[in-house]
Amino acid sequence: MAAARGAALSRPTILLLQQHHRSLHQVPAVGGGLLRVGAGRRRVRAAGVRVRARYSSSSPSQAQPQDFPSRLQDRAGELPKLVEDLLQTSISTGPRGAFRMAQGIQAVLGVGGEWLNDFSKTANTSAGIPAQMRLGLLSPLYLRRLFERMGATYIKLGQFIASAPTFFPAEYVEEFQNCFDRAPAVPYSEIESILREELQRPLDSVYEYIDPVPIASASIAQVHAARLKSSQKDVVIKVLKPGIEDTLVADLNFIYVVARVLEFLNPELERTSLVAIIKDIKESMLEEVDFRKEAVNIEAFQRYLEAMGFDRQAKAPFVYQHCSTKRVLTLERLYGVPLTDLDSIRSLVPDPELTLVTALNVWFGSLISCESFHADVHAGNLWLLRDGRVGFIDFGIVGRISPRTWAAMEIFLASFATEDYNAMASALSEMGATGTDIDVDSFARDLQKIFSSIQELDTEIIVATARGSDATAVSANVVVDERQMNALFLDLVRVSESYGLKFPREFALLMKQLLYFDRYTRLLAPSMNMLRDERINITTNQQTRRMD
Ligand SMILES: Nc1ncnc2c1ncn2[C@@H]1O[C@H](COP(=O)(O)OP(=O)(O)OP(=O)(O)O)[C@@H](O)[C@H]1O
Repeated sequence: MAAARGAALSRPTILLLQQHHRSLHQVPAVGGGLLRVGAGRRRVRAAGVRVRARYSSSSPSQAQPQDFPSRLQDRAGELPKLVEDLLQTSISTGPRGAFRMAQGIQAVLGVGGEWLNDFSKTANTSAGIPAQMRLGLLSPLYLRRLFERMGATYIKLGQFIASAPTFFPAEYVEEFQNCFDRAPAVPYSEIESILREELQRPLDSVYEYIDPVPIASASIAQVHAARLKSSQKDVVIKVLKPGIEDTLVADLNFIYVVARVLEFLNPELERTSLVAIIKDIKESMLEEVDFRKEAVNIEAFQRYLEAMGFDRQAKAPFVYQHCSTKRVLTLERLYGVPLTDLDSIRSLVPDPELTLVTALNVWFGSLISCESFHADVHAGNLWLLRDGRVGFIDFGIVGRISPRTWAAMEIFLASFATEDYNAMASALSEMGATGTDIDVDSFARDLQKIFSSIQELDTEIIVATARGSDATAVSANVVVDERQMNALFLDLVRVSESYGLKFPREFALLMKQLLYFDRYTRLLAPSMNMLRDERINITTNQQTRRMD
């Protein structure tokens, strides 16, 4: 749960987002410097090119100035549709809407109080009001706090913002990294009631025992260790936290209504596709609270492992369907260590490098030969198992890759492998669909800077935090990992954006996984070049083996 669940954005949204980014207006360079990004309108400076991005798809000459009442009059015909839409939404929200509204008001008052307090402390100082407070509750810090108080949906939205540097201003992306922190555990008594309700049987007829202390607790689900009664097999039970679906429905409907009204009042916003994007996020988040989807993803991956003969080298947990539902997922318990725990890995296998080669081959193979690929390969989700196999867990986020993106990725990987940054810059600009005249040399220099900073990443941090078998150490590792990855990715996006390049979202998702693998390579096989090593197969000749 700690990572972006926006992965399932549909093609229309990706297209809309791309379209919405196409409205970049380049202005002459005013020199290099740091990036500045503001909400709604971005101004980016980097190495000789300054780009202004406006969220508008029409050319300035097309816009006819109109006063507010006349604009509304023009849209009077759309009013019945808006009313109907809002009514339907409020019916589907039901009484939980009023309850959430009360909770929302409480949260706004709470964070508003914090802001006022901080404001009064700083207002009288000589330094004046810090920039991060000037937007009130819309400032990144207070908005993040508000999201946390509002609970699961907003924490998820926060995680989405934190993982989508292509769409949101950098200050928000950075602040919302905090949304990846662990959530408080739900008392076991509540988890037990959900299990009873879902399985419709006495729990002791299904499980020999369930450990009341959770292995992990995140914003949406909680995981408990257990043993099956019938087979005496060790399992883990992933349980959706209580009230999560209601909260999601009420919150997402609320966000939709606000967007719909805003769009009606301000037709300019229509061009930003706000409503379409929110609709899409809503659908993908609602999918996430259906564990049957995760079960489908796991089973697709298992079929892929078998079909490709990878099942002796890698595995995903078996799904126990007889005790799995929409809100409960009972999985075979895997025993292993995260791929970043070098000491433990050395004690399990003689050659950690081979483990990495396997993980890479299995994952690269799944990009083109499986229905979907695992799109959250952080260290907490990629293990070396006691039997020497590589274990993949948590299939809540998966991606699907189009042939077009794969073609682009191949060009990119080839230049990445040879560290030919000029070729990479040209390839990216060619596939970036910008058509603007960019300075390929300086773009190449910026790309080189980013990739050197990836190499300088301190892998010691990962080892230190991942050492130790307790869950806290592993979670700390996951958080550090996630933050660093997003920070790096943000850099890449910043440079690319400053040259007017836009990555398709699936490409961005792939890149992020590659950055994870790059870190694992530095740790487990420092002398290996993962894109050049002949043991690793990332070429298109696998495309013919696609199974779907
Ligand atoms: N099959 C399994 N065997 C052993 N442990 C598991 C298994 N599935 C999950 N876990 C444990 O539960 C934790 C949380 O599970 P999972 O990753 O599926 O949920 P999550 O809440 O999405 O976690 P995260 O956000 O850290 O990815 C894992 O990091 C792992 O420690």
